[in-house]
Amino acid sequence: MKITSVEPFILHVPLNRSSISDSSHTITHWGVVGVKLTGDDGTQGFGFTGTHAHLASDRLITACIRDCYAELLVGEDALDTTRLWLKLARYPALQWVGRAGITQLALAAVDIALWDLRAKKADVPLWKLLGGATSERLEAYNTDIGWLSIPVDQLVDGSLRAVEVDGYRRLKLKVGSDDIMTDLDRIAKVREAVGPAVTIAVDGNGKWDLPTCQRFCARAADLDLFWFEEPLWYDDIAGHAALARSTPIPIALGEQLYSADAFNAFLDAGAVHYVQPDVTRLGGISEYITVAEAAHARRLPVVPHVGDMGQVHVHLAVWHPATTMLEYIPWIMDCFVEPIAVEAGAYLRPQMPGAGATLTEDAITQFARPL
Ligand SMILES: O=C(NO)[C@H](O)[C@H](O)[C@H](O)CO
Ligand SMILES: [Mg+2]
Repeated sequence: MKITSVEPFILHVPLNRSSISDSSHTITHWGVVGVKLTGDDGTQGFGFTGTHAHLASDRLITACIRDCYAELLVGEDALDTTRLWLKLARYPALQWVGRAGITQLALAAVDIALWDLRAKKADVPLWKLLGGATSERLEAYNTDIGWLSIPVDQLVDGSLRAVEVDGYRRLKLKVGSDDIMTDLDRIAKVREAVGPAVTIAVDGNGKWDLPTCQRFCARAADLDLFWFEEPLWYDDIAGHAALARSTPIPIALGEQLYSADAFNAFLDAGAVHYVQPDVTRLGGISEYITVAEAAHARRLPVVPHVGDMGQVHVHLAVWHPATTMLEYIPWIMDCFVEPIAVEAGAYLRPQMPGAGATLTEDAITQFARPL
């Protein structure tokens, strides 16, 4: 299937509430920034990365796709996903300015679109193309009840509703306040409400320093935290390794890492227990598979971050044997031809051919922003 056109897009999709905050930012929209590739048989492949819907930087991503990657793709066989990933990722002039950040986010969108074309051509969902489903039940854990911007009484009510009404058995709460006691109090109130059987993970989005994290972990000893996500600055390998040695609370990270090499450095240092690659960050599905296999070879669980809000990661999670759960954030699901679906706290397996990234015409019309 020859690629005949490369069409970047920017969508800014409003959240399901006025705004949300974690320790690093407050946002009102999620950016769906990507590309539609068309094959000479008319098949359309969609891929995208996730952003904070900042138009100027979104335009840097689409410019990289339009002005740098497009000419490397037109005329190529879309099914050659490995060769094309290397062609783009190792193109000397782009490798010179890339290997992280904008070039990787743009490459992620292209790679996902290529895999989308490949799965559509094979007329199967991506998880089937990769080798079939390895988990009977893919548990969802709910992040959307735990934002730092939610007042503690609503945090408790929302957590209880997620458990008692929606059937979630796993929650994730944001931490990273200026005073750790504020966060410990919020977690303790949720733990008191939901009881000991529901797992509670916490996510600091890289805000605190090592002594603060160590104090927090010591005081959280009786809260039974499932994992502590991004406790320290994203690139601080030694700090995460020191924290991992000083607390029994497992460390989770990966949503900010751009390459398999970056993951290997954390794996080699014993600085991570729950490995969280994100196809929208580390250059797409091709590099995600490399990271998932490296983690699995060390018998570490892989729990993808959802910069795609689960649309593509649900396929990878159903397929890969190291993954048994997946984050749930419902912000953009209604933009897709096959929205993610969660019932009684578990993801349903996608059935449509492709990688789950196909946008509806309505969503494009409603949310597209000028390039
Ligand atoms: O850290 C996260 N999940 O693990 C959340 O995805 C981020 O907080 C969101 O992207 C909001 O910017
Ligand atoms: Mg996170």
